Amino acid sequence: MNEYLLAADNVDFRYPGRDTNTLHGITLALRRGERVGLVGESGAGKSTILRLLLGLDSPTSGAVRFQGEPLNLRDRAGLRGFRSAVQNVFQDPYGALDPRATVGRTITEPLRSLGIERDREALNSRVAELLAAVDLPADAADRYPHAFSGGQRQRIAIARALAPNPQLILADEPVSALDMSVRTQIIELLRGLGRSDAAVPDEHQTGLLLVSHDLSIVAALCDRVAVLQDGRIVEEGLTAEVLANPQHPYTRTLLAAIPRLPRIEG
Ligand SMILES: Nc1ncnc2c1ncn2[C@@H]1O[C@H](COP(=O)(O)OP(=O)(O)OP(=O)(O)O)[C@@H](O)[C@H]1O
Repeated sequence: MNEYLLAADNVDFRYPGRDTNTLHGITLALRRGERVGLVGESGAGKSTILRLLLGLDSPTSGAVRFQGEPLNLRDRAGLRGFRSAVQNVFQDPYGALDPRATVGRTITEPLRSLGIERDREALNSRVAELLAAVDLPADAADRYPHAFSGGQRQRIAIARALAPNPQLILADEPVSALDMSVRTQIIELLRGLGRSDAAVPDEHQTGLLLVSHDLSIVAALCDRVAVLQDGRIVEEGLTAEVLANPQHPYTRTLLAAIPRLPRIEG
């Protein structure tokens, strides 16, 4: 088994029509079950890295590897395996859900589109499990997204991401569109994901790549952090160590932007 589930290997990336690269020599590897934060200011290139890791764009040079093999978007069977192993949650819980689909249908979309499950009863029972996992009532299944608040919609998006039992969730600023009080609840939910059974070895837990401009959220959720400045990773390490002893001036600037350091729990 390969040690790394998903990795960017010396990736450069240039958007078509731009005369400079947006990403420079990005190397970022995620082990199974690991929780990694990617922090940096607006425009640093965080979302671009996520797009490459999701296979939505291809590196200009370097490679993105899934289970050690370069991600090949033309290999349909391989892509299906990738899509069920790596799911994503976006920033905007309003735009991310189809207003015409019930919550039940929304949550089961990955199972149906990936051909994992088609049986109606099995889908219904999976919906019930997933709603319970994200603390939503069972009767949410038959309602439509407009009936839910921003925080509840983000729970629905998380339930959908969890549906195929992914090994990794890529989350792009998953709480920044939410009210402060709701943010804490969603952070707690993300913190608990796949971590209910302490007897399970780490590598069987759901990993997380969390993109945020806010180091305090990364501190609350991630084992490791990579700091991105102008398309380059300038510092990387265990979150607790980076926070306690930042080496790069840019990391210190980001740290200074946090009014009060949150408590770091193991
Ligand atoms: N489709 C695109 N075409 C051209 N340039 C783009 C495109 N998308 C992003 N960029 C540019 O790439 C750079 C990095 O953008 P990116 O969205 O990855 O940053 P980010 O760190 O995620 O920022 P934010 O926190 O604001 O989302 C920016 O200069 C941006 O203008």
